[in-house]
Amino acid sequence: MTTVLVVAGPESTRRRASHEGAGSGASPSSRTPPVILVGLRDEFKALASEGVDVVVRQTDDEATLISWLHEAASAGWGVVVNPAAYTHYSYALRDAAAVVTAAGLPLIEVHRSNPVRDEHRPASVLSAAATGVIAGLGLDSYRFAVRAAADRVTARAVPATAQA
Ligand SMILES: O=C1C[C@@](O)(C(=O)O)C[C@@H](O)[C@@H]1O
Repeated sequence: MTTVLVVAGPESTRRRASHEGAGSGASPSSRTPPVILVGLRDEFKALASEGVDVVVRQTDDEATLISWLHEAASAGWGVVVNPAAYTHYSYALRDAAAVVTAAGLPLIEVHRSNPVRDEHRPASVLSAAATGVIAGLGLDSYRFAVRAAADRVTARAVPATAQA
């Protein structure tokens, strides 16, 4: 089974604190599911039928985000990360992203909006450590990123001889 971990950083609402839910259809473990999980539930179910497990997590806590990226690197999971406001200043998160890509795993940075449009949030300190960046497409940013990460982890799992 290929696993893609979708992690989202601080949300601009006070709707929930730390949360984890399984994207492939399992019941969320607590309270309100992340918006990503609700909006892409059918998509994640389709991926599950292809052997791709999508795990969705959200937290406001930087240290937790870092530990999840380290977990993904150890477990061999692809990562889709929306670092939210941490995008613009967390070198700690950037270093954790680099741990994932240095392990040969895809890490796709996503944003629902296009942050470069905001003069107060001009740059991402994570992008250089990411495999790719998708921004400005709303929920589609996640949709395309999960597919890209899944394809890359799956390709990585297939031995070179089988691909020839
Ligand atoms: O918190 C956020 C949300 C965001 O990551 C997005 O998904 O559009 C874009 C960031 O610039 C901003 O700080």
